[in-house]
Amino acid sequence: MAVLMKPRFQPPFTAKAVVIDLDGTLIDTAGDLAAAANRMLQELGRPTVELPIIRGFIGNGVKELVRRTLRLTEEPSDDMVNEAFAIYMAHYKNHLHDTSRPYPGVQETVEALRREGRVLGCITNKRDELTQPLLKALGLHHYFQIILSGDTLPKRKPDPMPLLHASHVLGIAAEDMLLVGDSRNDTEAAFGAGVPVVCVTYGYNGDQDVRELNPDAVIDEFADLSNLLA
Ligand SMILES: O=C(O)COP(=O)(O)O
Ligand SMILES: [Mg+2]
Repeated sequence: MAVLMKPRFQPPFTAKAVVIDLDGTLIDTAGDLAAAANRMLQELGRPTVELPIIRGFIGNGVKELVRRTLRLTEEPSDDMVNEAFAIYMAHYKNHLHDTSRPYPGVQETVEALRREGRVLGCITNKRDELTQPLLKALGLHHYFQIILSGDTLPKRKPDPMPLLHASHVLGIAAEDMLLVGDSRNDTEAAFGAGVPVVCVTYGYNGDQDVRELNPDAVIDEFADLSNLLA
């Protein structure tokens, strides 16, 4: 039986545009996301949880993180999720960067990519009202020519729509782009859009080793990206 294989890409990548995931790839946000989750649980009179548990809930936006956190106690109704989400957001919006910081090497590397004339984008499932102030506060915002959040377009990762939209807006073919991410949402989006994808090993992909996602390359540190580019 013929097996359909996705077209494979290999380093060095052309990477005229480098589009980068936010949570778990650019910025280590787990501490602030977990603090807001615990604040919400306290207000709801529920037991708090350890950071590694919340880490495993990151990647599909804050609302899904809230739903997954509530499920630790019981399957929540939509009304319950909405109520908890409001509590979560009231806290998280004001504590976006208490402890969240860019991962080591991020600042230097994005600067170098810009100097090389590459176009940079940020594609995240985070809501735009969170993405924009967080990137600004940590001094990363101005590096990106395009920023697509989880609620910018009708569909988000793992759908290929944000990548295809970026390709269209930037006028750069999918195969000349590169996505850098930390999770299955990123690899699936890249496969669907025909964009080469590199995974970082330090991010949020639950207990799963990112190598099992079959990315085109894997890096242990963000700065290692430079070695993979043409
Ligand atoms: O879960 C989120 O809020 C977003 O996650 P992402 O930046 O890794 O897409
Ligand atoms: Mg991520």
